[in-house]
Order: sequence, then C-alpha cells, then structure tokens
Amino acid sequence: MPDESPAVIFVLFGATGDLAKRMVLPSFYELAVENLLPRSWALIGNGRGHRSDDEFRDHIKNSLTEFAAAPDDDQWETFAKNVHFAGGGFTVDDPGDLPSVIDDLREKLGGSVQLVHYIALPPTTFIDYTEALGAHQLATDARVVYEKPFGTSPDKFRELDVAVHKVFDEKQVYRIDHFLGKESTQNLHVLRFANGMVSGVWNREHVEQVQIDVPETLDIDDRAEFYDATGAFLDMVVTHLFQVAAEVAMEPPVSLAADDLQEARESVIGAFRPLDPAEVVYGQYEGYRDTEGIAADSTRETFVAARLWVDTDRWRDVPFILRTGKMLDHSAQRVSLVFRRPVDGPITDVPADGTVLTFDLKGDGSIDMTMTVKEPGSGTALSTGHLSLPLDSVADGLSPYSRLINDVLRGDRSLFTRPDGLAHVWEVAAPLLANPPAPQSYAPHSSGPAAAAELAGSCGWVSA
Ligand SMILES: NC(=O)C1=CN([C@@H]2O[C@H](COP(=O)(O)OP(=O)(O)OC[C@H]3O[C@@H](n4cnc5c(N)ncnc54)[C@H](OP(=O)(O)O)[C@@H]3O)[C@@H](O)[C@H]2O)C=CC1
Ligand SMILES: O=C1O[C@H](COP(=O)(O)O)[C@@H](O)[C@H](O)[C@H]1O
Repeated sequence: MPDESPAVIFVLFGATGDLAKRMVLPSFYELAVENLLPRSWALIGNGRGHRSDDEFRDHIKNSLTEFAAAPDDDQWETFAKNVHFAGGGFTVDDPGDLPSVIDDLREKLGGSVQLVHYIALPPTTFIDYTEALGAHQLATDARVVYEKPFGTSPDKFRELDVAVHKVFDEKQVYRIDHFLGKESTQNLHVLRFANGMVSGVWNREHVEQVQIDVPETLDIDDRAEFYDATGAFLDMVVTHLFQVAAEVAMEPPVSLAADDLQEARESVIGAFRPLDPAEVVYGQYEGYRDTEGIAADSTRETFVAARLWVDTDRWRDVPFILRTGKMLDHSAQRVSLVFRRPVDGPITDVPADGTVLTFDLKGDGSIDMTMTVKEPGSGTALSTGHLSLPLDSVADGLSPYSRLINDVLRGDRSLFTRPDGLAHVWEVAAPLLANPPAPQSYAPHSSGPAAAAELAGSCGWVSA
C-alpha cells in the first residue's frame, strides 16, 4: 500500500472468541507480515472483560502459534507495538473503554484515520453493537464487517438489515462470506470469462448438472451450543453454498469492477427457485445427541443435500445439487460442472460423469478436468483421465480471510454479499425453514443418508 494511504484503526469486536483466534487474528498478522497494511495502523481488541494490552498481545501470539505458525521475533515485536485492548464491553448505555482508546490512537496516528469495525460476535448481538456504534459516533465514515450468518431467519434478516441501514450507508458495509475469498471460487468467474473455450459451454446446452459438494469429517464437539441452534442448513447452505452457486450461475458482469461483479452475483440469486422440501434430505449422525451440550431429543440436521433450480435462460432445468455435512467419510470442497454426453456421433457409451470440470476450493485450490479417453492398448474400450492445475503453482495466494480483510482495507466490496441478494436467499430458504424434513440417521464416517445419493441421479456424487 502506498505511504499516503490513511492510517487504519481496526477494531475487533469478539476479540477473545473462537473465530478471532482461528481466523481473524492470524489473517491480520499475515497482512502485516506481507506488508499489506498501511504504514500506520492499530488493532484494538474489544470484549466484555478487562485485559491489559500485554495480555491481549499474549493471546494473539498463542493464537498464531496454535492456528498459523509461531511468529518470527522481530516481526512480532513490530506488530505487537500496534496492538491494544479496550475492555468493559460496548453498549448504547455504556461504551466501556473503547472510545477513549480510539481517541488516544487517533491523536497518536495523526492525519486522516480510517476506522474499520469487525463484528466477530454471536449473530444475536449484531443489532445491539450496530446501535452502539451509532450512539457513540463511531459509525461516521467507518467501514463495518459483519460475520455470517447475517440474520438467522427471514424476519431476523429484515430486522438486522433495517437496524444496519439506520446507522450505516450500504457502501460502508461488508458482509463476509469466506467462501467468496477462496482462490478457486474467484476462478469460477476468471476461468470462465478469460477462456472462450470455457465460456462457450457454461450453459444448459452443455451442462447436465452442477454439484456443490462440501462434506466434512469434522464433528461439532467444540461448537455444540452454536451448532445445535444453527444446523447445517443455516451454517453452510444459505451462506456459503448459495453464494458459490451464485458465482456459477451469474450472467457475465459488465466488467470485473467491484460493483459489477457484486451486481452479477447477487442479482442471479433472485432467480433461485424457493426450495421444495421434497427435494431436500436432512441427516443427523448417530451419536450427535450424546454430545455434551446437545439436547437428548435434538432434531437438528448435521447433513443437508438439496436440489436447487436456477430459473434463468442459461440454467433452466439444470439441477444444482448441494451437499454438506459433518462427520462424513471424507472432507472436500468441490464445485463440479458435469457435462452432457454426446448425443450423436460414433461414441455413445460415455459414462454419465465422463466429462467434468471441477473447482477444488480447499486449501490453495485447484482446477481439475475429468475426460473420457481411450483405454491404452488394443481395442476401443473407454477410460477416464484427469488433469489438474494446482493454483499454488500459478501464484502464492492469501488465505480467504486475509484476502477479504485486505479487500475491506482497500475498500473493495466485490466479494461481499448484498442485502438484495440476501433477501432472496431467505425467500429461497423459507419453504424449508417452515417445513423441514425429519433428519435421517447416518453412521459417523459414512457418506450420509442413502436418500441423498438419489438426488444426484445417474451421475452420482462426482467427488465421492
Ligand atoms: N467459530 C467459527 O468457526 C466461525 C464463526 N463464524 C461467525 O463468527 C462470529 C463469532 O463466532 P465465534 O467466535 O465462534 O463466537 P464466540 O461464541 O466465540 O463469541 C465471540 C466473542 O463474543 C463475545 N460474546 C459472546 N457472547 C456474547 C454476548 N451475548 N454479548 C456480547 N458479547 C458476547 C465473547 O467475548 P467476551 O466474553 O470477551 O466479551 C466471545 O469471546 C459468529 O457470527 C459466527 O457465526 C463464522 C465462520 C466460522
Ligand atoms: O463457516 C464455516 O465454514 C467451515 C468450513 O470452511 P473452511 O473453509 O474453514 O474449511 C465449517 O466447518 C463451519 O461449520 C462453518 O461455520
């Protein structure tokens, strides 16, 4: 960043929490080490309790050691000098220590200062903290980042949206969905629009179905209370999987400028058909109810598979099959376009999953192609072959959270969600929330309920 960029004061609400230690703090440190922060900056952690600056610095150092890598001594010294803690909570009636810590830092940093508020708090508190930011004049010209989920039901979404816009202008708001920050997710539009060979086949004429498949081997033991109140559908589908589906389904944006890209992605969500509960399978892994903190009669889903339809000329009648769940037999984050088999010509016995373009979103990401080829040797038997382009072979990328926080600092909103898109998300979700199917039990470390396999039809789940 050039030297003339304004100083940044980054206020992390929920600084003592799980997300902060696993993602936000290590990412902020990564930006510092990569020289992607402005020349002058300060990080303020906020919480209800009191901690000294040094205690908070130790907390960050431990988080880095546990979730990233132990910091280099010199780099850590430079970083730690800019870190502060403002305790005592933050409410409309009592702002605690935060305003005075910000005032001191404004004076110390001098010149123009960009305030960035990162709300890494339980979603039930988003409205209170938003109102407090307004009440204590900390919203003017600031940027604010909301963690997901932005709302927990159609009504709660609307309430939150109104509360946020009473305090902030839409241009100040960054609703984060870290799946949009993944390298491979961004290649869904770059590969498509930069390669005529790909853009020409990105439609219903050539694509039989789209699969967005995010199985996880993880359990929920560390987050039992959050998970039992949330479930797989809200935790993963209305958030990450819908945004990724929109990345696949969008029409070409006017340009890749932030507003155009965001407009293309968010507006196609308006064409998602409300989910039909008959096309959704819920599952719960055996043993879930024995977890500490989970009610013995919980019907919370730990697995979802759903068929989504996108009613545009490009995608009409092409199923988008979404799947995610905990305690499954493998972990993956794959978006696959399964291509139609040739309808005429000399080769008719091509397997249903014989031509598949896959974007692997996990880690550094890769783009993979499965193609039907001739089995080596005599005869004309068919086989399938795979090509893989690991994205770390192209360039070193930032982790998704670092990438998105960097975008906030640069004022680029292209990879953040918009309220019109989210309003549609909740309309799509509403029939299922009103009438959820009973979860079917599945064995831990299996592929989930058998009924989910049927949703994928003759192709099967291509990442299985
Ligand atoms: N954890 C994860 O893996 C992910 C989390 N998220 C989202 O990030 C946000 C934060 O999640 P996470 O860090 O897990 O949450 P935590 O439950 O760890 O809460 C974060 C912090 O918020 C403060 N807090 C807790 N309850 C309240 C309350 N009722 N009022 C005010 N402050 C409170 C606590 O800090 P103190 O006691 O110091 O005040 C706590 O350390 C959520 O919106 C979540 O959905 C998104 C993706 C992944
Ligand atoms: O937001 C969430 O995402 C993670 C999976 O994403 P990853 O990229 O961090 O692996 C998921 O495990 C978690 O339940 C969910 O809250």
